[in-house]
Amino acid sequence: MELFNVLTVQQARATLQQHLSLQPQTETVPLLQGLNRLLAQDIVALEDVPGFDRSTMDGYAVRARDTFGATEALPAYIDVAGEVMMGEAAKGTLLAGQAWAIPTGGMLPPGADAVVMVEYTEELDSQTIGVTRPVAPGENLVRRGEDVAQGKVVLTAGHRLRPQDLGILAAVGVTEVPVLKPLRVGIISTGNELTAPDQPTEPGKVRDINSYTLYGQVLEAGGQPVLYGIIEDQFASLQQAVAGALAENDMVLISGGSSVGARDVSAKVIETLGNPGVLFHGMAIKPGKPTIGAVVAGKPVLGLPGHPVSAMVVFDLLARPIIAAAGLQKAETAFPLRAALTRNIHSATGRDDYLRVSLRRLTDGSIVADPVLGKSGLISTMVKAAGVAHIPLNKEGVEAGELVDVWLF
Ligand SMILES: Nc1nc2c(c(=O)[nH]1)N[C@H]1C(S)=C(S)[C@@H](COP(=O)(O)OP(=O)(O)OC[C@H]3O[C@@H](n4cnc5c(N)ncnc54)[C@H](O)[C@@H]3O)O[C@H]1N2
Ligand code: MOO
Repeated sequence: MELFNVLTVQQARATLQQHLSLQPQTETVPLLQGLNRLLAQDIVALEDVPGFDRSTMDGYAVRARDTFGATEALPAYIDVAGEVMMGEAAKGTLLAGQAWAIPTGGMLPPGADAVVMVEYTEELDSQTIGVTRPVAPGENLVRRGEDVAQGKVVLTAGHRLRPQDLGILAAVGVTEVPVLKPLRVGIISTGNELTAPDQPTEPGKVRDINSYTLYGQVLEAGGQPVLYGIIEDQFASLQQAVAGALAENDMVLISGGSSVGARDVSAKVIETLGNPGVLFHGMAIKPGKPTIGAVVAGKPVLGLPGHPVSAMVVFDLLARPIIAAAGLQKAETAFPLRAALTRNIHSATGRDDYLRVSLRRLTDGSIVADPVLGKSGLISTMVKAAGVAHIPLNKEGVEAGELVDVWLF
């Protein structure tokens, strides 16, 4: 039996997107819990950072013009009239012909416009230094607002918070951040042959792998995984499980039961749950061909192939972008690595291939990708691999030495 309605990855994504209506929910979390979360709104700086002109060197705050023409042979002699204490405002104004001792990070006294590094000064007596090299106005200091100017948008809605982003928010005094709630993703494994990892196996039975790989992938993508365990390959029990998961989550992943065998009930079950239902059954990819793409009441329901490698690959292609965007339609920000494939690989045209590869760096510094060969039922191949190389739709294969895009795990 032929699978119907086989789509390319681009078509599959677009088809799902057309019918999705995920409503992003927001919540406010303490800054330290904001890492890797998506900002729900723009953050505007309410103050300048730094809030004052600030020295970047240990030395003396001066007026630059008082140092013009200074040389080692003919230093500029300047009166030491004060000292800036770290973390305190300067107690006074720097006048022409004066220098104030200042530490790195100290606040410039009003009147100063540059800092001379201590290395370019000589102490003549406790009151006077000789400056042996001129400084230009603005040298060795950070201007008020140079890092962040008051009123500027420091981070935009949809941005994923990285450690440096927590830093800039701390700098502007933001201690709570509005973020998108992670999509809740229900995960169901189906198959009469499946047994839980803490159970002994019997002939004919295998332990459930996909619940674990998908749980990890959902978390990594920024979603909140919810496991529903192993459900037998039987219409009524699967229907009940999927309906329950759909009611409690924003997305449902069902692995197994997606191909066209007599027991493969996923598509039939999804069709009973609401509109528009199954949008495609089959993708022009390898592995992952027998994938079901469905939307029920605005929520994606994906029937992933049971083979563990295929389920992971399809998750990355279809589910990850939806979870990562969390409804915000964010552009793809990750870039693949380019590496030379080390052997000839055949691929049928009209199909995107995702080839498991491990990576090596050669002595000349270039990176090569070694295919990790093996059937898509073998989880060990994913463990050996560092990522998947993409062989695009229109290519008949790749020759040894050709560069390919590698998406790292
Ligand atoms: N006659 C055909 N047979 C198959 C075709 C085909 O085109 N014609 N496609 C093959 C491909 S490709 C794949 S992929 C699988 C997809 O099968 P299903 O999605 O229907 O999944 P199952 O039949 O339930 O399982 C396939 C395989 O994966 C194992 N499995 C399932 N779930 C888990 C799990 N949670 N943890 C570990 N392993 C799991 C299952 O035991 C089977 O071995 O169909 C091919 N057949
Ligand atoms: O697509 Mo199957 O997913 O090739 O193993």
